Amino acid sequence: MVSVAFSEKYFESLLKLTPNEQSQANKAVMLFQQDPQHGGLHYERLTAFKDNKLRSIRANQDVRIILAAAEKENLYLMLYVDHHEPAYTWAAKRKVEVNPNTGSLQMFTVEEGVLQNPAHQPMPPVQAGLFDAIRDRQLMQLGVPEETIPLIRSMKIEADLEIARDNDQLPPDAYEGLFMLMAGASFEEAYQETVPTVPDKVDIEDFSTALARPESRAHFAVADNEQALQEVLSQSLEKWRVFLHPAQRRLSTGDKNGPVRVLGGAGTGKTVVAMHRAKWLAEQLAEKQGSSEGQVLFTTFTRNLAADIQQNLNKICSQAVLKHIEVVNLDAWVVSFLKKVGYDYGLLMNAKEENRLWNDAYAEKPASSDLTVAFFKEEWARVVQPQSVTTVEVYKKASRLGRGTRLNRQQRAEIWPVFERYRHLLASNHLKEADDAYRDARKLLEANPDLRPAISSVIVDEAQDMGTQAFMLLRALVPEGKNDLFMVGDGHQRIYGKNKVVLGQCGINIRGRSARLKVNYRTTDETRQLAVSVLEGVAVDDLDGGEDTQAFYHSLMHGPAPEIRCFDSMDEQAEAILVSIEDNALVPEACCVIARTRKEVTELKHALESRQQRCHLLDGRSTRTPDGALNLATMHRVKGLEFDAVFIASVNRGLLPLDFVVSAASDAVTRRQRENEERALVYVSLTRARKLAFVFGYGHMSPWFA
Ligand SMILES: Nc1ncnc2c1ncn2[C@@H]1O[C@H](COP(=O)(O)OP(=O)(O)OP(=O)(O)O)[C@@H](O)[C@H]1O
Repeated sequence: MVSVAFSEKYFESLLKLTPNEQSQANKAVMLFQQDPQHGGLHYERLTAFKDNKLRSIRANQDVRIILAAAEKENLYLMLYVDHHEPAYTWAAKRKVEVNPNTGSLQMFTVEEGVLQNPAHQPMPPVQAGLFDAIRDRQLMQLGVPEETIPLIRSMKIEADLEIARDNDQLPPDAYEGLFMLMAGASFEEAYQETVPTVPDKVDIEDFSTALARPESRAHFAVADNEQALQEVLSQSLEKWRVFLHPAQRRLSTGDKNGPVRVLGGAGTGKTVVAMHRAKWLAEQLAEKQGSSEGQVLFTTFTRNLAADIQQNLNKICSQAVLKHIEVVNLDAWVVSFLKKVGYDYGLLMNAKEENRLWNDAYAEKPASSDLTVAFFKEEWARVVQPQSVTTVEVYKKASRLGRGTRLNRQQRAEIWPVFERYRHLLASNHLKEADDAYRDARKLLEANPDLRPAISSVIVDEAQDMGTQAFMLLRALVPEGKNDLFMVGDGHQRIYGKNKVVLGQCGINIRGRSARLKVNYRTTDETRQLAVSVLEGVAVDDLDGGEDTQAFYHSLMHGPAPEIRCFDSMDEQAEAILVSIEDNALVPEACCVIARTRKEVTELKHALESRQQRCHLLDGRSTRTPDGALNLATMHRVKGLEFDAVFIASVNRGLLPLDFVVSAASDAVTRRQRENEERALVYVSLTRARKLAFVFGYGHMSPWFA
């Protein structure tokens, strides 16, 4: 019996084989683990190749598995599988080594000479090298293998670095440091970010130790016993389940000494980290069978997302571990908690009902004031609710920082009855705003510690859309200390601006425990760049009163630039959507047509259905899209989702930004915030695309895409 690990490449190559060949390869690996010397496997040393550790075994007459042997350790790394010829061609120039500087396990190709790179052929010979300012020793500290230094020195333009990565001429962990340098980071920044922990002494013969490092685990999966092997081979090989980025792995495992905040642009795997964190925490609880330490509460913003997360957790956790995780959207949790303790009211979720109550309360406004209903709604959401203001005396002293209209104490006293009336109307209708419900629940918990549910850790996804009261409740739910709170979010995706939060003001201290993910695993770099450009110049917060940045945020995949087109009519737009689906051989159920308003979505649906295209409206009830149906949704609905292709449709002047929302703002500051939210909606929508994005409008295009 030997230990076996798999490279990410192995799975990629396995998936290219026929199902029958895949099953033969799996059988060969299982047999190999039991008995490497089994005659049927033809275990063979590959001589005259770059790496003398390489071996091959047979999956069938023609299919060969290439592996690297660390025989002293009884450890074998499955690297690649293919038909005989291509398998050996692949293996000829590969090396698998423990990097002497970083201690990580690296696989790369060694080419004679420098880049075979067409990208910089036309460049003048005198052009400076991309990394001239960095010494060889520093390059090696970043994990660049010594043999690849000449290649690095031959790089002149950005594309050279990407080509080297795509040709496997650079190990991925070394690429990351080089990418940061190229994008303007200092050596120290790149080093700290990509090589955060270096072992004191690296033993380049010790593959097992190297394999345990997070950098190695990003590209190698270990299966050191038969059960683990069966699990790895039986999985449907979704990479996020196994190959975590080193930053993702560091965040998701190990004890944390207090609240952790993880930021990251769209698609950087924040939800994946949150799920793996939940799994790790629940595993610790499962190990302490019978302990009364409680559950992991995984909260997110909407019911749909909670359902998605539950499904994905089912894929990575055993039943015993799942028992320790409760996934729920916070609104549902709070309503059920309050019901249990005898409170009986619903949450105010309906915008029409909300407007009706506000119009009624507005009658209390003094005749002398010309403040609009919109002003009162904003004041309520940004001042009254976040600061839990319930009396006129407190309101007179409340901080109104960031509000565009000045109000002295007397004016505040004069308008206070509007808020009082609104609160009264809520109560007499047996309704609460979510913030009120969160506050009630928190106060109950603070006054009656016995009511505290047995929760040992809280995980928060989409944290940017949770407000102050939500975080204060979460703080009250779980005792301060080890592994208490783990929050992932992205201020760039805040589409409910009233919920902006400063964690420190909610009693959540994240100092020294925050991280930022930078690799977008979902979207092509072309789509990502367009999405980011829509937010250019918009200051984005880091959920704790500071500013966030998208520096070094990048995608590893490339594709065509998003197609931006303006049509004469809605009909032409609908036709173009269907033509694009056909021309790009897209599957309708893996695509989504996204528009700013429900009205536009409805019209698009009619236009598409009148062309015999079946449609599926994403409306918050989590149902599977029927085969052949095309998804349709508003921009707010697609948060957290992803599709092969997205059609951002009806990107018309007046609809983006949505005129009536922006112009209803009562002052310039609010107007700017609203416009930023409109931009965030476009950012969210574009970054749902895995492969292709289309930006379509009709009549006059939005000024952002004109
Ligand atoms: N380590 C990984 N390896 C491969 N794929 C990954 C990895 N991490 C995440 N992904 C994939 O990237 C995509 C985005 O991941 P995820 O939804 O967790 O990102 P996110 O940061 O929460 O996104 P958003 O904020 O845009 O909703 C998913 O398809 C996920 O499976």
